[in-house]
Amino acid sequence: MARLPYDKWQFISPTSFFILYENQARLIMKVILVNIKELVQVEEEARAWVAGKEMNELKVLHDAFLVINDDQIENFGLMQDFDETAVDGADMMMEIDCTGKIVMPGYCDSHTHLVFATSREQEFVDRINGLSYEEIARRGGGILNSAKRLEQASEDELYLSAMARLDEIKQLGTTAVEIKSGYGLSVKSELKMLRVIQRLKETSPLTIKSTFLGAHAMPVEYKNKRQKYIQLIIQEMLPEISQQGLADYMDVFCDRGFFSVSETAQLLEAAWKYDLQPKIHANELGLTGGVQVGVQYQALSVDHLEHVGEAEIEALLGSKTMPTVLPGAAFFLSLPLSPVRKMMNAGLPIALASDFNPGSSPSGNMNFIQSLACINYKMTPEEAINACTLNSAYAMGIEKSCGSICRGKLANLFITKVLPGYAAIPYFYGSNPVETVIINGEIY
Ligand SMILES: N=CN[C@@H](CCC(=O)O)C(=O)O
Ligand SMILES: [Zn+2]
Repeated sequence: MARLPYDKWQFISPTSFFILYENQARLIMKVILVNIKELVQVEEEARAWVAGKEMNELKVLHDAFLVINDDQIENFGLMQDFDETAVDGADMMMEIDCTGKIVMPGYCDSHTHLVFATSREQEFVDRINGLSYEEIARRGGGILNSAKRLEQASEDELYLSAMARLDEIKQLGTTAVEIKSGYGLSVKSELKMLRVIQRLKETSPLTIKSTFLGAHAMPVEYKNKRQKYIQLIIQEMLPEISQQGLADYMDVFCDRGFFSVSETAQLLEAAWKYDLQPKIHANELGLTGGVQVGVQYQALSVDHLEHVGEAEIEALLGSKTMPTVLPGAAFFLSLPLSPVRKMMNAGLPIALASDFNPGSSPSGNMNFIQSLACINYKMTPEEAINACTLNSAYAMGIEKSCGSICRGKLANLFITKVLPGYAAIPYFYGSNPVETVIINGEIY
């Protein structure tokens, strides 16, 4: 980290620092990134999302600078226009030379289940030996297996293992993440999971949103009394969660073998009474009506979408619901690929997320998600980046503060290693292009 060539440092004595501190004045510290090879996903005006053909457009500045003031992006531009006015008003500053490197907004991973007790590699082996994901679930494995293990884990254990996962995804460029409950499936364990997410929110630098997913699977003891479990969610879980302010959103796994459309409608109706907007799992296993019920209940996003036909596209057009595709789950479970090109050609936006969870996508690596998007779904790097930044920020309700390089947004971004260009991020699949991560203006 070199100092700028001109001297703007202001040295103050401990006494004056104390007086400043007493007067609640704050020293202004600016971080300046210079000689950026490509500054990617630049916006002059913040947009909510990009859709259709616009998904293939990405604003990139070549040979650029970026100024961070406290926790926000204050300014950016071309190096040829960089002068002392860029750091006006700074008491202290730090310069980072980004020669040959790319700067991107941090990934917003809008769909994860990253609080879990243990991995499930035995099911991975079972699938290699011929069992399907649905068959494993019917035999009491899958989500119910995770629920059994989570019940036995302490809150501290869950917190520490989830924090380690957050650290891992931070190093891979993710600066915002949505985390779901749903491995509790009882009042006690769902609350335990949500408290863990709350603690992660309070202690992790990442921007975190929390989603209540009590309707993730039907617990065995309710198999023949489904309404009893649904009423447990509506009458006991939701009021408690709302009273303790433990969730931002409500999710339901609306799919074949899990929750029906009418059960989903019943649950989403109840969620809105507590001001919890839906973000739901839909159409992973079939054309089940999940997309339509999600749109009907103004879901912020409908996620998975391996099965999408004309009726689903029609329902999404004109809605404010973000279609979110989870390439990691389709890869790991060998599911049909979501028809993303068809959806974009129809004018829809697409968001991408990792679905980090122990059963269907045991990775939170958004760089790899970009590779899968490009290789399997034939998305261009521009489309994949829009889907993992701006559109996924919308899918977790943080598009006003995250998801792009825009003045006034949070300084949540990453600097890559030396790379030929941003298309090299999905190209070098499996490797980590990230060198430095900046979250809320703090350098990691
Ligand atoms: N599909 C539903 N839920 C998760 C899987 C959870 C699990 O298998 O543990 C998903 O999004 O893929
Ligand atoms: Zn999921």
